[in-house]
Formats: sequence, C-alpha cells, structure tokens
Amino acid sequence: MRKRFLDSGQPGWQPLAKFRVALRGLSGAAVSDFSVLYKLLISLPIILLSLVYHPWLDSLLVILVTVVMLIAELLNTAIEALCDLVESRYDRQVRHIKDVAAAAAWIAILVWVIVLVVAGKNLVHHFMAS
Ligand SMILES: Nc1ncnc2c1ncn2[C@@H]1O[C@H](COP(=O)(O)OP(=O)(O)OP(=O)(O)O)[C@@H](O)[C@H]1O
Repeated sequence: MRKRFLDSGQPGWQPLAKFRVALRGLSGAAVSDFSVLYKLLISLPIILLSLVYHPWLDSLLVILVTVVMLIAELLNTAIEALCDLVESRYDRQVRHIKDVAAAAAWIAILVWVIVLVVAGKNLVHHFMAS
C-alpha cells in the first residue's frame, strides 16, 4: 500500500499480495525454525481432538494459546534477525533487546504448555472413562 507521508510503497490495496507475504513469512519461519514447527505439530492433534471431544470453549482456549505462542515466536524470530542484521558482534544493547523478546516468547510458551497439558490430561481421562 502507498505510504503518503513516506512517499513510498505501491499504490492501491492488494489483499492477495499481503496474504502471500504473510504466508511466505509463516512458512519460512516454520520450516527454518524447528522450535516453531514442533510446537505446531504438538498443538495440531490436541486442537483436533479437543474440537471433537471437548466443549467448544475449551477447544477455543487451546487454539488461542497456540496462536499467541506462534505470534510471540514469530516476533521473537523477526527481532533476533533484525538485531543480527544491525549488529552481529557482541553488543550490550542487542543482548538486552534479544533477552526482552525471548522473555515475551517464553511467557507465551509457558501458558501454551500449561493449557496443552491440561487439555491433554482431559483427553486421556475422556478416553479412559469410555
Ligand atoms: N550480538 C549479541 N550481543 C549480545 N548478546 C547476544 C548477541 N546475540 C545473542 N546474544 C545473547 O544470546 C541470547 C540468545 O540469542 P540468539 O540470537 O542466539 O537466540 P537463539 O538462541 O537463536 O534463540 P531462539 O532459540 O529463540 O531462536 C540472547 O538472548 C542474548 O542474551
């Protein structure tokens, strides 16, 4: 989209182009960053089983924490890459920036783990009872 004040970008609204860019970012991060891929692979079966066997609100919670974890991981990866691009040598400020981004990602991961463990436990109870 054209940025009027910066006098840059392309004119017009191109939602398809935006979607392609986002998909490229997502697939790039998922393929190159194994820590993102394996978390998605763990989430997927639990989301599907929750949708079938749990009330929809419980399933929605599992989806929500997975999405929050994914967003935090992607932003952390982007910030790390930007830092490395600007300064590849040791730098105290880069260290602080990366640590803050990593902390945000770890908070999201911690909540994701807690919710997935509870959802997984509920599924095991459900199958044992039936
Ligand atoms: N250029 C740098 N200057 C100072 N400290 C750095 C620098 N690069 C990395 N660090 C320190 O190392 C930590 C890990 O950074 P790194 O970029 O290696 O992330 P990573 O281990 O690849 O993380 P992830 O597994 O999330 O991708 C940072 O949180 C920071 O404390």
